[in-house]
Amino acid sequence: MNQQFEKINSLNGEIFLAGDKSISHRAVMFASMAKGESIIYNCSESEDVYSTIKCFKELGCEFELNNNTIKIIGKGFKNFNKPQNFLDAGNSGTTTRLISGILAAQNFESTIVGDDSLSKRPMKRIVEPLRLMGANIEPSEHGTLPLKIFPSFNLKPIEYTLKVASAQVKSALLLLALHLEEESVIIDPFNTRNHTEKMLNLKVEETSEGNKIFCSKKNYPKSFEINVPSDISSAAFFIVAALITKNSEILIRNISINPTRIGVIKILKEMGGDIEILNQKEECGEEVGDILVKSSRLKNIEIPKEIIPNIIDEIPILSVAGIFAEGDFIIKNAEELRVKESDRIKSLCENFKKVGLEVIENSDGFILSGELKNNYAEFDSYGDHRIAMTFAILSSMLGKGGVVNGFDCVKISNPKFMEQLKSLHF
Ligand SMILES: O=C(O)C1=C[C@@H](OP(=O)(O)O)[C@@H](O)[C@H](O)C1
Ligand SMILES: C=C(OP(=O)(O)O)C(=O)O
Repeated sequence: MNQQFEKINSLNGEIFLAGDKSISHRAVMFASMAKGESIIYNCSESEDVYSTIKCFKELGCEFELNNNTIKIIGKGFKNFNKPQNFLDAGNSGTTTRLISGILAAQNFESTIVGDDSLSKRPMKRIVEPLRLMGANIEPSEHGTLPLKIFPSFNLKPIEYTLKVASAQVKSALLLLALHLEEESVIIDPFNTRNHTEKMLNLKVEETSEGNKIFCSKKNYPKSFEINVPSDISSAAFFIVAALITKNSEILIRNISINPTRIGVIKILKEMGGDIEILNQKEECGEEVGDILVKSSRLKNIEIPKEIIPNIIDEIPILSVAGIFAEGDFIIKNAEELRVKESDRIKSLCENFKKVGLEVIENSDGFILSGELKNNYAEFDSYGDHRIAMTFAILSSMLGKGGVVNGFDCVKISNPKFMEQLKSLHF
């Protein structure tokens, strides 16, 4: 579907977004692993989280969905049903990598498949360390899906330092560690998102090598109720849109402001963004707050290497803030962007060329300079939800608007994006 956007002059009002996708994936997984009934309030409405739900249905868990409230009857320790079909993770890297750690501990064989995009994404990053724990796991000859997982009779704990800045790899290892009596220690030198650790109440020590995370069977989840805070990664599109349009003021309610996720706010504030976090509180172990954003004059800053894992999903929309800011927008040390739902460095560079910007593409990032020369453009989503929403916002800033081809992929993280955007301008 090709979506047309008209110029937006300003954004005003209040929005409430659905639950954070990363937290929702984990809530569905932990509720499915726990024995008995759990309830998730304000669950993400994303297609990705539905992929996780579909996998756990296939493993015998029961789900009752009522708007964004989900009641789950989980199966308990190593009690999943042997799947009768392939487990289809759809477009979701998080589903694939996290569920692999759980499946590696089961007494049955399973196969994970996914769509064309997911089938190209690298899986050796989980296969290699899971094998060090004794997992019997086989990717395709290209190190991708399908991923076949067989029972293993010699699983063992691990002490392992992450090689890739990936919360998905960290979580895959922790989820397998939950099935072992002896403690595993995973060291994360990159400070990647810590939802798995927080939600499972794992012991974490900050050391000079990184965060040392301890995990064993004693941390296996018990049934729970959780109110998922709203998604900061979805909020980022509206935050940037309000900053770069004149006379704008928006309030986004009850957003997750977990420190491992709010790098985007930190950077936008350093760029001169008028952003305030109000009503800060803790809910279900996660920090939440309302985000108030007003139009601002922005200037580009140097984006430090250490913050890249924290802003990895927000770099596409941050780059739109960057082209409306004084100076060049420069991203480095972000090669991970090449292995997301699309090669996000290439998708961004190709689309930015369409508005006449000067674009330098590097292996680990890109540089944007010059002026917006065109007042209308037709962009491509590359089947990637974050690229689609990024160029929806840029289209809305062009004098004559723009088009985003293949826009329906926004449902992967936020199916209500269009109505939320419309509700903020009239
Ligand atoms: O653990 C998670 O929920 C996620 C981790 C990140 O991926 P990586 O672990 O590949 O960096 C992020 O890009 C993804 O959207 C969600
Ligand atoms: C990279 C993303 O998700 P995943 O890795 O779960 O597909 C994302 O949502 O931007």
